[in-house]
Amino acid sequence: MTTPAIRATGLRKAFRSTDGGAVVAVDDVDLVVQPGEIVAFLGPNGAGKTTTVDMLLGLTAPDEGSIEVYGTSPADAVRQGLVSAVMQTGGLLNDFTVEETVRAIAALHGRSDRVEVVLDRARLADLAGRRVEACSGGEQQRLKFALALLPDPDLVVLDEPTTGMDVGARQEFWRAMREDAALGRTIVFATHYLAEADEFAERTVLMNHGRIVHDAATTDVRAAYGGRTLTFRPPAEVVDTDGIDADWLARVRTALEPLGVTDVDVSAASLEAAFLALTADNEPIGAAR
Ligand SMILES: Nc1ncnc2c1ncn2[C@@H]1O[C@H](COP(=O)(O)OP(=O)(O)OP(=O)(O)O)[C@@H](O)[C@H]1O
Repeated sequence: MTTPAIRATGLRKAFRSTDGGAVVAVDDVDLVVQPGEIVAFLGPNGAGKTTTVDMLLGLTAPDEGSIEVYGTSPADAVRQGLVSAVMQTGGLLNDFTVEETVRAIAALHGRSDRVEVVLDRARLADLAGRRVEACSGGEQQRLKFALALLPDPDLVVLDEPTTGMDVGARQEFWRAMREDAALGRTIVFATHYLAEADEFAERTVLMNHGRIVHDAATTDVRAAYGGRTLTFRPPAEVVDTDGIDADWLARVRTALEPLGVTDVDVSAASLEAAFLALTADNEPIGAAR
C-alpha cells in the first residue's frame, strides 16, 4: 500500500480569543490525501483552512489528533524537503532581484542546480533581473512558488496563493501550477475562489466552522449541491432595471411545479450554489470542550 501524502486523524485546534474565551479553529478533522492528488480547501473566512494548512506544515501543533506527511511528522517532512509551501504572508527581500532571491534560497537548500529549472517552471525566466519591489503582486507570488519548488518537494501546499492577483495573473499562475501538477506533484491549496477549485482541483474539501462539511470529487460536489441551472430568456416586457416582474415569475413557478421543477431562481448556480448551500448555516464556531 502506498503511504498517503497526508494522513490527518481527529485534528483539533483551539485558540484563546481576545475576550478570554476559546475559538475552535479546527474541529475533528480527518483527511487522507494520496500522492498525486490535487485538492482544494474551500470555505468562508474563518472556516479553519489556514489553521489546517499550518498543522500540515508543522507550523502549529494540533491540540488533539495526529497528522503525518508521507508517513512522518510534518516538521520532519519539511526538513527532508518532501513538502514546501506558498503562504499568504511571508517576506521577500525587496532589494534582491528575482534571480538573486532564488539563488540565495537555493544555496540554503543546497540545491543551486535547480535555479534555472524553478525560474522556468514559475515562468520567471524573463523577469530574472527585475528587483523584487518592482514585481507585481502576481509576479511575487510566482517567485514564492519558485522558491517552494527548490527542494523538488513531493507535496506543495498553497494558502490562498492568488490573493490580490487580477484575473490574468491568476490564470497565468494556475497555468504554471497545472504544468507542475502534471509532473506528479501532490498539490493542496486553500482558496476563497470557487472558480479555482472548480477549474483546478480534482477533489474539493469544503470547510465550515472548523469542520469538513463535504469532501468529494469537485464535479460531485457541484452535482450534489449545485444541481443544474436551466436558463431561459424571459419576454422583454417582464424585465426592468430592478429584475424580473414578481407576478410573472410566480406564474412561471406555478407552471413548472407539476413538472417537478423546484427552486426556480434567477441566478447562476454551479459550485457557488454548492458552497452557499453548504455554508449557509449560522452556527457559531463551537466553544472549547
Ligand atoms: N492565532 C490565533 N489566535 C486566535 N484565533 C485564531 C488564531 N488563528 C486563527 N484563529 C481563529 O480561528 C478561526 C479559523 O481561522 P483560519 O485562519 O484557520 O480560517 P481560514 O479558513 O483560513 O480563514 P480565511 O479564509 O479568512 O483566511 C477563526 O475564527 C480565526 O479568527
